[in-house]
Formats: sequence, structure tokens, C-alpha cells
Amino acid sequence: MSTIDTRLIDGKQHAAALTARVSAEVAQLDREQGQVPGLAVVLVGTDAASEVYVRNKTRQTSSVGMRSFAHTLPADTSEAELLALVARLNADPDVHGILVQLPLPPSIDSTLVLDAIDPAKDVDGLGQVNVGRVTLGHPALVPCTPLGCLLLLEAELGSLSGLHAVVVGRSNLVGRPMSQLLLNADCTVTTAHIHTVDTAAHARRADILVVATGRPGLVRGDWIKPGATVIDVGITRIPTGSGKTKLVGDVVFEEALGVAGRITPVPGGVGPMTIACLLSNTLHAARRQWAGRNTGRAA
Ligand SMILES: Nc1nc2c(c(=O)[nH]1)N[C@@H](CN(C=O)c1ccc(C(=O)N[C@@H](CCC(=O)O)C(=O)O)cc1)CN2
Ligand SMILES: [Mg+2]
Repeated sequence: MSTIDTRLIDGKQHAAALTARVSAEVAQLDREQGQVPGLAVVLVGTDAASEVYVRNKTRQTSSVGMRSFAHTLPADTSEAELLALVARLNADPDVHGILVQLPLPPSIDSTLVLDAIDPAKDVDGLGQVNVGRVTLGHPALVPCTPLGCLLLLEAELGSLSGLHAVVVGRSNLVGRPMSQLLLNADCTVTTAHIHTVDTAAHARRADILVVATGRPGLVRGDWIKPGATVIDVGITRIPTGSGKTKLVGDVVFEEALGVAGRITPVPGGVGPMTIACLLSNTLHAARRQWAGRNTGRAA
């Protein structure tokens, strides 16, 4: 049986190209107009993975020439204290983007906090105004991970019009906005989730298969239509047996090779695009605030 020569989608390379474009635009804005975008990142508590992500975000924000404002709050911060910080950042003219790192401690209502962010500064696109705009197909600030997936798909495939996309997972962070973005890109979209009967059968019909469940090894090689493009959003750290650990996705990578036409590796696929898209969203948000408009890019 002949196998397909599966092409790896290099997320690091795509992310580096996007980051370089943002960096060049930031330098030009500073040179020509003396204006510098600012991003505030808020971390509550000491979750180890979140600390790493926030450190990477603040480092990359500074490295593209933007102002970075880091706010690290203790795990016992009250909802009212966090809402007060968000209100201060909403009112701060040097802050054009606000990101509250998730997950928040269970004592804090994430929805309340995300909805308190000024929609014009909501560079994570997780507040109800931007979610609603994406759903209506209107210009919006779009959540970073699904935006990164969409940019990878468009860079690899060109027009997505008419393709059948299957999204496995319906989280507010990835699955739901991903399905909406693919619908807006004129795909025929199926969203599979924990209650779906025979997810494998749906997956086998996908030209584009996006998997965002956080369940390592869920998608086997025989779930993939030969030649399909597979975007693996899952990132789970698992033990390797020798006291060491490694990162894996939701797709059994070795089984996908020879079946998928293209696939994102884990690590080095979708992950790097998340922060690059955050920088890009911050630049878009700043431009719109300076222009006196408060909407984001076309969704
Ligand atoms: N407010 C938000 N919270 C969270 C988001 C988000 O977009 N907004 N996403 C995730 C975490 N995340 C950013 O916050 C993120 C996850 C992974 C990566 C990444 O580059 N992963 C690398 C591997 C990194 C490693 O070695 O550990 C990869 O996949 O290659 C970047 C950002 C949850 N919270
Ligand atoms: Mg994201």
C-alpha cells in the first residue's frame, strides 16, 4: 500500500515570520508617529505552566519593541481586587491590550473578569463582545490559539472555501472560536465533543481536522482521511519512564505520518503561533485605539 509523504507544518517558522512583521510595524509606528503599543499581562497565583507562558509573553512583547506591563497577584487575590486592577488597566492610555492568564483560581469567576476587559483592549478575544462579533462574522479581536490555527491553514492551503472541517473539542479558548472562524472562512464545519457519537467516523470525513481536547493519543491514524490537514492543538506533558517527561499532542503522531497530507508537530506547531498572534492582536488593538475605532480585524 502506498503511503503519503506527510508534510510537517513548521509553526515556529510561521510564528517567527509573523513576529518579525509585527516588530517591523512597531518600529515604523514609533519612528513615524512616536507611538508604542502596550500590553498588560495579569497572572493570578503560581501555576508553573502559566508562569512560563506569562514570562514568554512579557519577554516577546518587549523584544518586538512594545511596552510590557506584568501584574503578578497572589493566589488568594479576591475577585473584587482583580476586577479593580482590570478597571485601572481599562483606563490606562498606555495599555492597549489586556490579557488575564487562564486558568484563574477557582474562587474567581473567569467569565466575569473576561467580560470586564474593555472589548477594544481584549487581545485574547475571550470577552462576550468579541465572541459575539466573531459569531456574527464581524471584525473582532480573535482568540490567539484558534487565530494561529487559521493562519497556519491559510498559509498552507490558501482558500479554505468548501472544505469539510471537523473540530474535535468545544472549549471557549479553542474549539468554539475555531469552529466559528472556519465557518467564516466558508468551510463546512462539524464540531465534535465529549457527547458526540462516533467521533472517529466524523473525523474520517475531514479535509481539515483540528483537535483540541487535551486527551493525548485520542486521534489514531485510522481516524484521518488520507491527505487531510491535521492541526493538533493538544499539549500534554507525559512521563517517558526514565524519570523524564515529554510533550505530546492529542494525535498519535507516528500513526498520522503516511496518512495525513500535512500535520502540526507538538511541540513546534500551534503553540508558537499563540504568542505571535497575541502580539499581532495587540498591534491591531493599539492602531484602532489611536484611530478612535474599537473593533479588531475581520473575523
Ligand atoms: N488568557 C489565556 N490563557 C491561556 C491561553 C491563552 O491563549 N490565553 N492559552 C494557553 C496557554 N498558552 C498561552 O497562554 C500557551 C500554550 C502553549 C504555548 C507554546 O508555545 N507551546 C510550545 C511548547 C512549550 C513548552 O515547551 O512547554 C509548543 O507547542 O511548541 C504558548 C502559549 C492556556 N492559557
Ligand atoms: Mg489562546
